[in-house]
Amino acid sequence: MKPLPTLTFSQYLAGGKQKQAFLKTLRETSKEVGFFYLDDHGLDTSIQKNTFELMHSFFALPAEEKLSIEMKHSPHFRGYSKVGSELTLGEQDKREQFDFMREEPTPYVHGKSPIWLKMRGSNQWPAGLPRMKQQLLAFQDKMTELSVLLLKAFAESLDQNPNVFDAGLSELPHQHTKLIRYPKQPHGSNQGVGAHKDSGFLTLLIQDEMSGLEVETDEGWLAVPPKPGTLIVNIGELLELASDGYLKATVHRVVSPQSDKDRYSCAFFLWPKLDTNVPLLSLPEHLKKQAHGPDSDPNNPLFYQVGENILKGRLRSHPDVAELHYTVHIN
Ligand SMILES: O=C(O)CCC(=O)C(=O)O
Ligand SMILES: [Fe+2]
Repeated sequence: MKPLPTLTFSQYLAGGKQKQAFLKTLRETSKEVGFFYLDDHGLDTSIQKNTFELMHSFFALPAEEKLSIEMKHSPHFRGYSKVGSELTLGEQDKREQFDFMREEPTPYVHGKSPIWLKMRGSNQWPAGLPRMKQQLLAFQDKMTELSVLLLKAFAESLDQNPNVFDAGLSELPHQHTKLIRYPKQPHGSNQGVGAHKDSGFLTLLIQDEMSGLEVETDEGWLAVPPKPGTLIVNIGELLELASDGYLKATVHRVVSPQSDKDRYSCAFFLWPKLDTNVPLLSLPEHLKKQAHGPDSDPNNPLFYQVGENILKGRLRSHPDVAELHYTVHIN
């Protein structure tokens, strides 16, 4: 099987012929695989290194400290999830996680508020790592800047105005970052995270030196081994929806390390603002012919209203938060 392609982001920024070449490869890759390595992306190696150091310190905290900020305490779906608390395809994922999003004051929610408004609010931070809040929020903003630029490149690759997604992105797009540890499972279950698609616009992933990520292709599962200095970019369901299925949200999974080392990764998901709708791009005729409509799964209906769409996914992934803080069921 051919390995995932590597795209060089500085080509896009250089303009001219280099930019045109970048856009062509981006369009082809996104239609075929929906996943690629991104090189020369401008994200400082020191910021990546510091994030991973912090992640190691966080997961090494005593269990009771991590559990004191468990996600079930947060109506905003922020905080710590222990191994086994998340299910994919009805099976427990073997990973522990720390989720954070935009840090916001908790809005006043009343009977007439949209049901997704409760997702907004503050993060939970561990008392034992006081530097975590500032450092991770700065990191999240950097990931946001890069993914907003990338989204402009996606727009241009489809002959759209680069600002076509601005209504959902300018000022404060919805941000979501996950720090993840996959404990080694030399003899145990190997579902690090089960097969799934990401649900936002775009995902940027940084992985450490341990393999495990796999992408579904027509020829079977393709391993995506770490490639130093690169990020992995993949398309989420909302970008597939916006492009009427031209851009592809691809199924992927993580196989637990069957060795003597844990695997760490960090995923950043870019979403449009909660109070917006997913824009429907008007593709030029030559691209429209190849857009086959977004995948439709009766078990996972997609909504054009962004807040509803996000809430649907969060309620499913975190039934304990749903039970404790929400009375709605979106389906
Ligand atoms: O950890 C990884 O490599 C991928 C994680 C992932 O796919 C996800 O959290 O959506
Ligand atoms: Fe994913």
